[in-house]
Amino acid sequence: MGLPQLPATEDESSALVSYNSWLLKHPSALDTFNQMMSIARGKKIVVCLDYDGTLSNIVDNPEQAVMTDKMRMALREVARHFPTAIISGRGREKVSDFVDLDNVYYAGSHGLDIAGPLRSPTYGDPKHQSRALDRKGNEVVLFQPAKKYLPAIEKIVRTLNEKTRSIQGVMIENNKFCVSVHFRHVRDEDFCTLEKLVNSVLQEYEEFRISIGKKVFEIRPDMEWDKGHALNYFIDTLGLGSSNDVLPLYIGDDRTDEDAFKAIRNRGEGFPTVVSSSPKDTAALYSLRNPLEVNKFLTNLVRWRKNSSSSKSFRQNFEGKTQKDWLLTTISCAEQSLGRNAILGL
Ligand SMILES: O=P(O)(O)OC[C@H]1O[C@H](O[C@H]2O[C@H](CO)[C@@H](O)[C@H](O)[C@H]2O)[C@H](O)[C@@H](O)[C@@H]1O
Repeated sequence: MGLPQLPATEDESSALVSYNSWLLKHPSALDTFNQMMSIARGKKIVVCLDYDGTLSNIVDNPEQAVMTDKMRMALREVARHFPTAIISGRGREKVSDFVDLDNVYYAGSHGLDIAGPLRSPTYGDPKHQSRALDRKGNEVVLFQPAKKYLPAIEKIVRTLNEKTRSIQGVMIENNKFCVSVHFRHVRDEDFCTLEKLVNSVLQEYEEFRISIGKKVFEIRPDMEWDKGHALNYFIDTLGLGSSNDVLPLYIGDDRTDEDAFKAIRNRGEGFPTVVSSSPKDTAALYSLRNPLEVNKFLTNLVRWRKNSSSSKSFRQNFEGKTQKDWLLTTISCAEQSLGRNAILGL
């Protein structure tokens, strides 16, 4: 391992000092992994993840925010061991195309479009629920509490497209139950014009709200349903709504993810984890710097689960056995955690 890089300039060194003091309040989930897992023993971890900036890097073109194969492999493994959902601001189908895994659940439009487990929820109004097939033909239960806003959203998209045509670099993304107005490529001098324009269009739609994310205006129905509600809904439809040993893990990087962090804090237990490489106001308790660290964390989580279940089966199996039994048990536990070929040296 090389020596840590020293800050080159005074600015860099003061940024490092403020980041390190922020880390005291929001410790790295990699550095505190063992402490986190010491409270997870015997509990049910439920994994919820944001997409952009968490599973994929923030890139210039939203259409190209693909996930690496390494992340996909880590995520597939996580979902084999824990119930896992992606809760994104994107349209649900778009995010499911990007992630492209069958063993995770998907929620799009900041939680306003959930394809969840086949169980009746006791959380959220059942009138928003319907059975459907996803694009791969799997039966899912949809929860779509903002359906009545669809005609207005279509109109907003049309109007914004027309009115922003003259501003170079604007990109409008229709995320089905919400709309993103990207300004990453808008010139600084045009930003105020765009902001005024978006506000003026939205003045005619009082039942919508605007928030700002990463170089994007997020427009969505002003209703009491956000990523935090989606997390609670997911836990509920897994049949864990009244269980008091659930530990939700939520990892996210942006403003709307704060709702999920708060929801976990309101529940009283869990791992709200923000992705950020600079200090920021957050309700999260833990932090990771970037998607690379998210990948490491998810890999550690799977390793921890495999080790803890093999040591559990070892403890359960060992009591009262002969030396030969002991050896066979040891091999079988090692097989479970490493895979048979690794034991045979293949
Ligand atoms: O909830 P998320 O999954 O984090 O989605 C939030 C928004 O993410 C996307 O925009 C952001 O990522 C883009 C790709 O890296 C980047 O170009 C853009 O500037 C970011 O704002 C997505 O395009 C939006 O629709 C989501 O609402």
